[in-house]
Amino acid sequence: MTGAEPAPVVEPVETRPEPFGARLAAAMDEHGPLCVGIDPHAALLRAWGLPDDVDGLREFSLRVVDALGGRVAAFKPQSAFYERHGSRGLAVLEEVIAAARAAGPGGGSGSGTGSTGTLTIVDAKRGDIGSTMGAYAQAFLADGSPLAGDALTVSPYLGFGSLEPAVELAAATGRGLFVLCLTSNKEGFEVQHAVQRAAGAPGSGDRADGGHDGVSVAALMAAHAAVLNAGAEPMGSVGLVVGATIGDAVGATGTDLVAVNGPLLAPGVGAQGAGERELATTFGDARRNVLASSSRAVLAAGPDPEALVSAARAAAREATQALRD
Ligand SMILES: O=c1ccn([C@@H]2O[C@H](COP(=O)(O)O)[C@@H](O)[C@H]2O)c(=O)[nH]1
Repeated sequence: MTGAEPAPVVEPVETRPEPFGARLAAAMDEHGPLCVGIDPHAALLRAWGLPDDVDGLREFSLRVVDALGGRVAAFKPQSAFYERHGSRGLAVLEEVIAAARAAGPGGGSGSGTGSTGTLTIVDAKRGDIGSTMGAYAQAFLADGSPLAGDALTVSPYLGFGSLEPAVELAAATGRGLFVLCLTSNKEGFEVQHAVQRAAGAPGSGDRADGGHDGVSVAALMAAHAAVLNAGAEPMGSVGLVVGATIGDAVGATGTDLVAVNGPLLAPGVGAQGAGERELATTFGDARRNVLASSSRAVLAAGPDPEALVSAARAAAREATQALRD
């Protein structure tokens, strides 16, 4: 016995990660409501003088992160363009996510939560039965997973409830989700505008949920997100994908975007034809929560880094005028 006082027991301080919704809101305030998509199309690689192989993919992607890291609210790497190059392509996606996390003033935390680098929304549109969805969640939303960015796009078309493992893990790790709601492609309406029939109604089938008679699929997806985001400030972390090209579909489907209280990722800006006017008119009173997304229209300005910065600045200015002024 030395007579020394026993060392005090230090209780671990639970550090809850700052939620994605709050981190995105701050990034949009700082840089403007623009997300730059990283979509290394074969044609873009060629236009940049790069080979359409893994080396070209890596060079292209890291040049975009180098030029625009710390200058835009978020990056949205499109997983398909990495998957197309097999396992080595996915390794490049991992590198891009890590580089974005470290980009910009202060660098990142390395955990993906509380990151001060540029946010990444991994556009992989995953969706499956709940038990498999759990594995996707581990891959794209777990701390320490190399494919985990700050948020993931997910497809609710196996039923919103099938997304539960992703919803839970995203909340636990301070990450976000963007649930497909009204997509920018013209074919989306046949699913998203479809109207639910109550159980027992003709054509409803035995397994229909009786509570949604007359509600469009898009409105129902938005209503589910609204429940998850209720009370969050400045906004929740379960966002929706609502294309900037959809015209009057928000009203036509009765989708309440204001009630969602979450970020609205709006692809379709630039190459798909939407611009300032569409951004200003499509989202109604929810427009302050819109993150406009543009890939090819910005990337086509490269490979000169200054030209990329100018193109991103111009797109961010337009998005700010349409959505914030
Ligand atoms: O409804 C949707 C959902 C996702 N996307 C994706 O966004 C980009 C758009 O690229 P652009 O070059 O700006 O057209 C691409 O990765 C899509 O898969 C979308 O367009 N619409």
